[in-house]
Amino acid sequence: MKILTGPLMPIVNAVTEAITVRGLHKRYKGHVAVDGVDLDVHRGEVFALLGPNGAGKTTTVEILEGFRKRTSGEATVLGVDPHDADAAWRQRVGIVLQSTGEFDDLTVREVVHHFAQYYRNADDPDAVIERVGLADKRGARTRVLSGGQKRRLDVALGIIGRPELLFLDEPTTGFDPEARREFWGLIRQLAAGGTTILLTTHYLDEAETLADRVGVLVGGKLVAVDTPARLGNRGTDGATVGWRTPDGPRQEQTDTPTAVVARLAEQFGGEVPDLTVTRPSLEDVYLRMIGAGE
Ligand SMILES: Nc1ncnc2c1ncn2[C@@H]1O[C@H](COP(=O)(O)OP(=O)(O)OP(=O)(O)O)[C@@H](O)[C@H]1O
Repeated sequence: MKILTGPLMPIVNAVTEAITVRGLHKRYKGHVAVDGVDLDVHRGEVFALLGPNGAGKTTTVEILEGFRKRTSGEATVLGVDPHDADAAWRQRVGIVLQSTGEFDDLTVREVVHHFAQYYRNADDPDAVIERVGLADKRGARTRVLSGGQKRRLDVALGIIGRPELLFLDEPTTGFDPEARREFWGLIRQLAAGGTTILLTTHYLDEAETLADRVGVLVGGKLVAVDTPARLGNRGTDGATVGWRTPDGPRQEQTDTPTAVVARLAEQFGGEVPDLTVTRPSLEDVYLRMIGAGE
């Protein structure tokens, strides 16, 4: 699709794109936090923004949420410039920030019911509490919740308005492995229901499991955008073929693993002992990218 810029961009691209960003810059008193980012997040996709501490993820996301002012560049979110966003736009967007809101003496149920009142099209609060796995804590005061349970409450508040677009900033930080898997199930359900999701995360397994596409931000620049399987030519470059010989294990690095396996099969006259073909993990390519960007 032709990408439009200028006055027509918000109108036309809003049909297929939940988010469009062109030449986004953010400077904090001489420090450049976001340095010319171009990005599209398609409607209905789960997009994960990766990057080391201080890369500019939160700044970018908070500009798109309408919470921070950009220095320059263009951005539209659901067809609207987030800087000019109004109450009607806020109804369509769900936000889960990094820091937890404090509601002290209110119960989980009270908080979720309270937030539901802000939305014209709110979901059933009790059903949402159930979906985020807090059913057995619905009567608990929020101050007694564990870190992971507070995070689930944040997610409940992010989705109570049935958002078209959900922002999740490091949603599973502090979750135990079981809670993380349950949360992934919840995100998949939301995505299957058509919600567009932009998440930031430091967990590469989370990005790999959830995201249709990932973007890697390094020093305020987006250095790569691709599917998790293809990022950094992961799917095509540099496979390692491993096998066992009577003298011990052997490995060969190759761009043509099929040819190596065929050669080995001929050499062994059939099955190759302990044959493995591995590609770089998402973590391998990510670490290479953030090293290369420094
Ligand atoms: N309000 C602010 N004033 C000045 N500098 C800021 C401000 N907010 C962020 N920064 C700086 O901008 C850069 C990007 O920060 P940002 O929080 O966007 O990074 P991040 O990728 O979200 O990091 P993390 O993974 O640690 O959350 C950092 O160098 C940070 O110190």
